[in-house]
Amino acid sequence: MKIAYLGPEASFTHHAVQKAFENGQLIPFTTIPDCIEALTTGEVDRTVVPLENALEGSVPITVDYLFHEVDVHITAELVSPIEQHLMVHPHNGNDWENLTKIMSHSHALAQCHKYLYYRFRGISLEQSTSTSAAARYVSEHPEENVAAIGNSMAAGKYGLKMVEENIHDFHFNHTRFAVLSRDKATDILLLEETSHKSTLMITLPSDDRPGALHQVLSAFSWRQLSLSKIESRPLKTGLGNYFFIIDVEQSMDGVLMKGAVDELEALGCTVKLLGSYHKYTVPTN
Ligand SMILES: O=C(O)C(=O)C[C@]1(C(=O)O)C=C[C@@H](O)C=C1
Repeated sequence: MKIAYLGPEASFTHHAVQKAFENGQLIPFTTIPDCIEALTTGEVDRTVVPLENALEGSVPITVDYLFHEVDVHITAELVSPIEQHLMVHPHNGNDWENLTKIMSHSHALAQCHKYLYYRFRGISLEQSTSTSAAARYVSEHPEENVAAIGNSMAAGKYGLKMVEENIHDFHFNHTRFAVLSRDKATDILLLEETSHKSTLMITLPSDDRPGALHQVLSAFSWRQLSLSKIESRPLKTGLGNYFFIIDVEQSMDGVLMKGAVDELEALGCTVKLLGSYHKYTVPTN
């Protein structure tokens, strides 16, 4: 099976995908849209992209692509612990604190915001397409006194020296990754499974009546269907227009879930089922 992931090698996504698909042919792509497009064109069978981080929230480009741009399905969720480290070229190892810039993925920079603010205030921060892309850049530019933020796998892969470890601002740092497929499917993986979930993307009726969101939530609550997430994202049709992403701790097989979706549609909502899938824990090493 060919599996696209946000590369280059040694990104957090690479770590998760390696653990989940030991025998897959793993193919790195530069950006999240590139990964998703490789799936829709048939170049790969699965794509693994970051969906949400415990400190920074959703990865907007992933969520928006799934709603606005493509018709693909989540087949599994991978939850991985995230440890961010500051790394430099070994060439600059003794003089590393005179940094000119620090590079990383926007989500990684945000996860270390307080650290960067208090430790390196005024130093330029530069976004890269992934944490491993930042590490690779540092390895290719020994003449620049620049640091990357990323994982220990990237430090090993690109021969960098980790100078400060665990620099993320809050201890409980995890990221959810979505495994995507063109077809509706549920992937069974050789990892610890923690629960079954279904993700729905819901648009409210166009008449914008008061209490519409309350009615949506009621369809789940009186059936005692437990929600693990609700988030609004712009519909991109005007200020104040949103769609809602709702995660339910249930598979779609049950009669209650089918009843809830039927009720939402009867209320005039548009419901897109993004997937009904298992949630797996990715080990650190
Ligand atoms: O840059 C990486 O290494 C990624 O896999 C992307 C990503 C993200 O988009 O959230 C994944 C996990 C971490 O939260 C930081 C960055």
